[in-house]
Amino acid sequence: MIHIDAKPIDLKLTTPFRIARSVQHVAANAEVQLTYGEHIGYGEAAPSRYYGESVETVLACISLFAGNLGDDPFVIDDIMSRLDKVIGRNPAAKAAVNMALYDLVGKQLGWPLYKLLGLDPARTPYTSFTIGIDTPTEMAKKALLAKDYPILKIKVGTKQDLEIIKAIREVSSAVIRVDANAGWTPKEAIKNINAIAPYNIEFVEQPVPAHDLAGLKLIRDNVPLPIIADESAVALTDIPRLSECVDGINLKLMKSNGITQILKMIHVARAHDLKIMLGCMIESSLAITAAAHLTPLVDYADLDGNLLVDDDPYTGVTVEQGKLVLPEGPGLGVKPR
Ligand SMILES: C[C@H](N)C(=O)N[C@@H](CCC(=O)O)C(=O)O
Ligand SMILES: [Mg+2]
Repeated sequence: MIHIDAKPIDLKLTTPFRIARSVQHVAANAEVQLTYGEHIGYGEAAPSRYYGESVETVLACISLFAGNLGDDPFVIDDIMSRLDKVIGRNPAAKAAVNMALYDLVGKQLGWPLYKLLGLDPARTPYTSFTIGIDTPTEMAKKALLAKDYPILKIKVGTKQDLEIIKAIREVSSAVIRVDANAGWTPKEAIKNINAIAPYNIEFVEQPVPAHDLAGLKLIRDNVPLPIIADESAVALTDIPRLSECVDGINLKLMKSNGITQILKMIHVARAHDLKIMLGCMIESSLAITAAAHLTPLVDYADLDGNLLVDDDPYTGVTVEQGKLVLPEGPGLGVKPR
């Protein structure tokens, strides 16, 4: 039998992480351990209230999952279907179990996850480094401190968005991506995106609320920058609809049940000619490394949750001048620090 355990892990942020709808000081996550024979597979859940989860709901799900994992960790697709029958939604709880299964299988075989998936580790993209909402002056200071990262993701959705972008552009020549986290109306988005476009912005993420697909399409038709959906891109069935409205999607293990489902979403997105970003919540190097193994398949990465915390309990993927470097160890290749 596969035995499952879970415990809370609190990750303290180096600086409060403010986005258009919330501010976070600590990430209340959970670590999952799957024991099978002599091997232990590790996984992490980074639950978000926005997607209806908390560390308490994750731990409750893990109790429900015990007894439904069976005795063959290799049949990951079957196990995930069983978990979907035990309880709907709860994507971060399922993501933690899912990555722990891949860790376990990789350790059994002695292969790193990227190799199990048939991917070339040299093809990892560069990750962005994210600057949360603050005053324009403070955000520009943080951009200066992040000078080792060639790509910055700037959070907006404030009354001072143009000032923020001007202040950062004055001190940085990095590639700038902008994320409004659904903080604008379509009218505000069109005005703001046209105003910031001359400052050499690569693309804009989730300008309006998740459900507003008509708004996304209106924006895309009236601005010169590509639009990437994040909060709107959760389920496999979201992708065909979104392909009519946006240029790309930001996928996250924590929104979408983990690696098995994200692989399906990547292929469906490709079939719809969408650009693909792999993103994250505030996560330790455990979950960030799990996502990083998939990045040879995508166009953009925003895998910096572990770079925003003080007390990362794990080591795994590293970042060299912005480029993601995958660990060689079996499974996820993650170790306790
Ligand atoms: C941490 C990462 N770079 C990020 O910005 N993630 C999310 C925001 C996290 C959240 O929803 O609390 C994103 O919007 O891309
Ligand atoms: Mg986003």
